[in-house]
Amino acid sequence: MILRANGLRRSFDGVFAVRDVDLDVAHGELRAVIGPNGAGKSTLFALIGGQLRADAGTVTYDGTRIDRLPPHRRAAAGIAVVFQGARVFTGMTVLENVMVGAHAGTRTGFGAAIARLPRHRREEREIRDRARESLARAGLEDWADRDAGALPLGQQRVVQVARALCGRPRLLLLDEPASGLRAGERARLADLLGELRGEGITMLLVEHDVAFVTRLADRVTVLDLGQVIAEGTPAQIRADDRVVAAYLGATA
Ligand SMILES: Nc1ncnc2c1ncn2[C@@H]1O[C@H](COP(=O)(O)OP(=O)(O)OP(=O)(O)O)[C@@H](O)[C@H]1O
Repeated sequence: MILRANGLRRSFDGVFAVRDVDLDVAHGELRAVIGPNGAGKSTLFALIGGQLRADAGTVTYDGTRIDRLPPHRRAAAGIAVVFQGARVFTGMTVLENVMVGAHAGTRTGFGAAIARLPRHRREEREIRDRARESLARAGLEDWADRDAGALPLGQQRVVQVARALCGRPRLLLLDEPASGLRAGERARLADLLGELRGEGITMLLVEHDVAFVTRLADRVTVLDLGQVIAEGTPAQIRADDRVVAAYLGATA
């Protein structure tokens, strides 16, 4: 297992957002976490990425406890994050946006690199090469020198994925990457995530849209009211009465 969450708990103002959640993700797996609004998906995501601390429970990555580490240490260990609704930096090129992601894995901060201090020049060149490589993986190499803010939303989302890849992660966390995208953009994003899985990157995909994930995921974990109510293959999940009830209940 590359990722193990055990007994994770987090409450806000005495109300559980995540309650005794166990989650095991195997190397190379694309795992989806779904659930109705308020199920605790984003909270679980942040407990794994390190943006939130758990009240109880552990998170183990590649055999090492990481639940006490701040986000940048988790990033340096190989965990990259694409946040919900994250925006590109406007006024920067696509390439520069992607370069930001490489600094998770280097000693030099982004500020020093863009200031072009002499001793950082070599590192900056390496980062530029890595950024070009991850742009190519994401199919955006022709867009490298454009203003990122001028791209359509679907492409901006792909830029975020390329930025996350630039740190050469082994585990990629994505929080609702398809939200707000049009059908064609969703399909392209799904293709990209499928390709990354083919390259062996483990992914944890938090998503509200069941159709988007069932086409992509190896396994699906379903949260409702902070707890895991089902886990299995997409086909098993679609046929699970508790899952159907949770979603219908949320609509009612
Ligand atoms: N920072 C916070 N402060 C207070 N309550 C919070 C906070 N973050 C989450 N919650 C609460 O915890 C519960 C779970 O929220 P969370 O955002 O994790 O759910 P979600 O499944 O991601 O929902 P959505 O699909 O709407 O994004 C909700 O009841 C929410 O109101």
